[in-house]
Amino acid sequence: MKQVHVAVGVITDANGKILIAKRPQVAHQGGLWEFPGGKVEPGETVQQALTRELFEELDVQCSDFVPVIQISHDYGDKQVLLDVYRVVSFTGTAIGKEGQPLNWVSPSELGSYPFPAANYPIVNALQLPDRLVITGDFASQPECLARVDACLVRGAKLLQLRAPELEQEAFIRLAQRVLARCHREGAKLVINADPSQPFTADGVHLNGKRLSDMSERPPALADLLVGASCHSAQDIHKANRLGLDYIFLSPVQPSASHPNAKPLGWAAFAEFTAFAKMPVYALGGMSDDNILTAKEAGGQGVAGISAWW
Ligand SMILES: Nc1nc2c([nH]c(=O)n2[C@H]2C[C@H](O)[C@@H](COP(=O)(O)OP(=O)(O)OP(=O)(O)O)O2)c(=O)[nH]1
Ligand SMILES: [Mg+2]
Repeated sequence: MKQVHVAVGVITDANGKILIAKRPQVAHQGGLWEFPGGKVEPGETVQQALTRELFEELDVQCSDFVPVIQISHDYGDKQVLLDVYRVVSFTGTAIGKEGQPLNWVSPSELGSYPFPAANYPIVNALQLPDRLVITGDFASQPECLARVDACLVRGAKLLQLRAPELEQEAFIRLAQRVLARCHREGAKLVINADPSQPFTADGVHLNGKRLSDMSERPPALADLLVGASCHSAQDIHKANRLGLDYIFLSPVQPSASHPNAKPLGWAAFAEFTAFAKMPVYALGGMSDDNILTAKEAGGQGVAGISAWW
């Protein structure tokens, strides 16, 4: 079956609310909400198609785009490649030119709207930040908490608590305190821990071993964020099968914490993100300076320790 290439636009207003539209009842995936857009016509670039579709459907003129995510999905009756871009600037007032209902919703409200199945990774990508901070070394619990506070003050919105040297009980106690601080600042916490043990956090991060040991996503983790560390195509296929919410792909560049690992480079990173069905963070030698490069290579953004801890 031929894949239909679809240009999809994420339009945000001054308050950070995102424009969604209801698909006509009779259309493919009809009656569900969507991000506006449509098929790329022969000879068009994705940006040209998006500019045309957003004018046809909404009466707005869009000029500047940043990639969000690419999702290929097989509906059985149709295969689509959704090429999703954030609209950086537009002029005009959005109206439903084809009679379609429109709604402006905050990223956290997106989960309560029924979207086509292919859209769930898009919703994840819109809810996740473009920087994920992993905790590094600390000599004591107070030092760890002080470093977490500093990361939060500098704007971290998603942290991963990683402390393999701590015993399970001490780790869980520390995680509770870090979680309280994150929530106070409107940030989320995932913990790098055994997902079969009880824990309180917004989600769990699987290291390579735990990713390979997991045969299906445990029902207890259905509503939590579940991510994993990937280093190969095989790992990404496994993460796709498990339906994970995000992955790390590493090492993209030489990194201080893993000096002997061979870096992938951005070209290989882009090839890998093309078949990942979830947001992908570039890890290994990353800093804020690499966020745009990571997005242009199909990633969600960057993750790391050294630049922020
Ligand atoms: N625009 C859009 N399409 C989506 C989303 N999610 C999703 O699975 N799709 C699918 C549904 C359709 O099979 C295809 C897009 O088709 P479309 O109906 O928007 O195409 P179009 O605007 O060119 O419309 P038409 O000329 O065919 O009427 O992609 C989404 O968020 N936005
Ligand atoms: Mg359309």
